[in-house]
Amino acid sequence: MADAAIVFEHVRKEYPDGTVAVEDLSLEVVEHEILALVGPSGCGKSTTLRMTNRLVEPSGGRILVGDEDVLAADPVRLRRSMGYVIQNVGLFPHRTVAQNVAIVPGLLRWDRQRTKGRVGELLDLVGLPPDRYAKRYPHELSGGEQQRVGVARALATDPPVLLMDEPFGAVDPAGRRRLQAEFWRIQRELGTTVMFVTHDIDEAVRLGDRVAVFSRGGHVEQLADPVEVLARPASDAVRALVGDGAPVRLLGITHVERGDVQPAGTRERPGGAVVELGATLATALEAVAEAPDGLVAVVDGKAADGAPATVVGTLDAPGVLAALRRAVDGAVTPAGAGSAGRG
Ligand SMILES: Nc1ncnc2c1ncn2[C@@H]1O[C@H](COP(=O)(O)OP(=O)(O)OP(=O)(O)O)[C@@H](O)[C@H]1O
Repeated sequence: MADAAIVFEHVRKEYPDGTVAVEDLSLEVVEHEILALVGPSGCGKSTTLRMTNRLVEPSGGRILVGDEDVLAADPVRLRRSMGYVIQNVGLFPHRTVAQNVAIVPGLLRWDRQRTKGRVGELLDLVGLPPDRYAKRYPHELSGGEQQRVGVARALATDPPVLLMDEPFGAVDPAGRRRLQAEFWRIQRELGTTVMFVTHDIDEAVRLGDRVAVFSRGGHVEQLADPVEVLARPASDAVRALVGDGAPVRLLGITHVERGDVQPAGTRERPGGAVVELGATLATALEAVAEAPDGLVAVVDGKAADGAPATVVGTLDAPGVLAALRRAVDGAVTPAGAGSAGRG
């Protein structure tokens, strides 16, 4: 297994009024993963996140980020060394998009040229072309665009660790799905280690390489990959959170693999229904449902400039269900292995 980027050892947080938000938390966040913390309101997710950069002071235990003991670090330097994104991003209203993204580089006294280059790169990365967006003010952006600026700002200095607290919570469902998919791609590109707090199980299983399900007091009910959490909830609390929609959610996070495809029907199907290897089973099932003969061709990657894509076989509805069973039975596609990515 890869190295731990963040380690919590018997961490406790008792607020001055006696509220024990986190009782005794031990948890490891693996380098380069997205760990989604999910659980009902008040279970200690935000407290856990905020102890990591010492916006909240732990009352006991130890937190290591890399090799550094967080409690021994200078809090200001610590905060600057990690990205942090919250729900209402808190952009400075009288500064432009570019100036907002440049805040931490400014604090770290980067020179103008380096900052300008980095800001341009980041705005491109989050889908806000600098020539159109750099000079705008926050009020000239949609909610989703503001969140993108928040993400760009948090990534400005390419921090190894990014803390995100309901970052897409205020965005409408369609925009949210788009942001999730784009953020997932960005994270894969940069390899940033991410702790992501959400109360939305759908978001947790779509984005998380692993999901930590919390219950009150910062207790970890289950820590596993998303398929495991959906298919085999470890406790009643997890079952309650997952609810009735587990099979449908599994379709959305499991990807078509070569082994799922029937090689028999490798005939070309010009104009027929096609899905790509790596597409989600939900996408495949939709295509199967719409195909007149209930059969879709599975292709390997996108066709380049009009050239026909390589057909690797066919898939029908029983094939999709078999693929779902394959995933649930444990031969889980490693996160990110699907060529089509998330979303
Ligand atoms: N500053 C504070 N003083 C006292 N109690 C607090 C403080 N901040 C949080 N709490 C309490 O600590 C517990 C955990 O809160 P926390 O915000 O970490 O939960 P959460 O899981 O992030 O909840 P939500 O999903 O609603 O944001 C709650 O009971 C909350 O009321």
